[in-house]
Amino acid sequence: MLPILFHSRPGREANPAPQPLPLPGRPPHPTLTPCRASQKRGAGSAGVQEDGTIAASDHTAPARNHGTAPGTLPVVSLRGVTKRYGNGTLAVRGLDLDIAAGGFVSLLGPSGCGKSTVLRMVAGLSPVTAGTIDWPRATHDARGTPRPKLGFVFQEPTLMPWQTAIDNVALPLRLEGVAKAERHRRARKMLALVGLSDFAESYPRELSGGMKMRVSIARALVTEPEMLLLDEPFAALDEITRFRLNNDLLRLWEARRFTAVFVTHSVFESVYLSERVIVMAAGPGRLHSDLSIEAPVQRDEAFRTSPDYAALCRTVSGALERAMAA
Ligand SMILES: Nc1ncnc2c1ncn2[C@@H]1O[C@H](COP(=O)(O)OP(=O)(O)OP(=O)(O)O)[C@@H](O)[C@H]1O
Repeated sequence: MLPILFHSRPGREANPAPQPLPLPGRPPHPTLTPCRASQKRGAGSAGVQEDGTIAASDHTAPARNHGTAPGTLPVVSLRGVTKRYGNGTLAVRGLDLDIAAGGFVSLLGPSGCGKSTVLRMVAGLSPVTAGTIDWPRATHDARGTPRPKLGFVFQEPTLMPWQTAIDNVALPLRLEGVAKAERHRRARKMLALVGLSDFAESYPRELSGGMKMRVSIARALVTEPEMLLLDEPFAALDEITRFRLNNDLLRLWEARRFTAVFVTHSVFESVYLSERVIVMAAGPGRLHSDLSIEAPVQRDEAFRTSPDYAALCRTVSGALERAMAA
């Protein structure tokens, strides 16, 4: 799938905001602090501890799920978003969510809770049944319609088998009418960023699963989108490749500072990657809890094996368990 330019699709009515369940008790570690998704990793960032470690924030209190610092506009704002499919399935009900610019947010939840549906609605690939999705910071076209620039990465790499890696990456630029020399220059740069400089002329059949996913990510980023939406992109990969790609994705995010919205089933992956984890409950899909993951700047193998990481995973896992019982 290609990076996409689209219009948000306002729905017809607004639903009341969900009331996330309070989490009982306070885990011994990490500490709980108010969540702001706009908090950035790094020394001196709001909410990050002086020692550079964690302060996991569980803001399950009503109306704390907007995730933006006061006075700053979210990149996207969902209000009362509801989705009922044509067959009658109520996939998502009354979702209120703000996502801050430049953040890394994961949507976590049990199978069928509507994670992909939310992502597809945000991408404009699936219309909302009710509620609104607004883009307060987006540039507008001549008709006044917001035109956020998005990239979408699916679980499957969906590459054109008859095209080389560089041509696959350059395809969105071709569709935008960018001249060949320029699109190849930009595609080559993206391939270098995902570590595939030596495979520019390879065909998808000549690449491993992880390499194909790298090409897919490079293709989604080649138009320099403001937001990258990723729907379980690493689910089909082995653990070692998945860990590598987690790191690659983080390095790309740090370098380019797009807003990342990442759908996953994995508590471990969500904690490793994110600044904020949105836990959804099913039947119908709704926001259950909204957790801030504050951790050191460097998410690496040392972090992955640290007690802080384990503590954060326990906190998020507890929230997920409660969401599944809700
Ligand atoms: N095109 C569709 N038509 C009808 N129902 C659908 C469609 N797509 C999804 N659903 C239903 O909507 C609900 C949410 O599905 P969705 O794929 O968004 O969940 P999910 O949390 O992403 O699941 P998973 O983690 O298993 O991918 C499910 O009950 C699913 O069966």
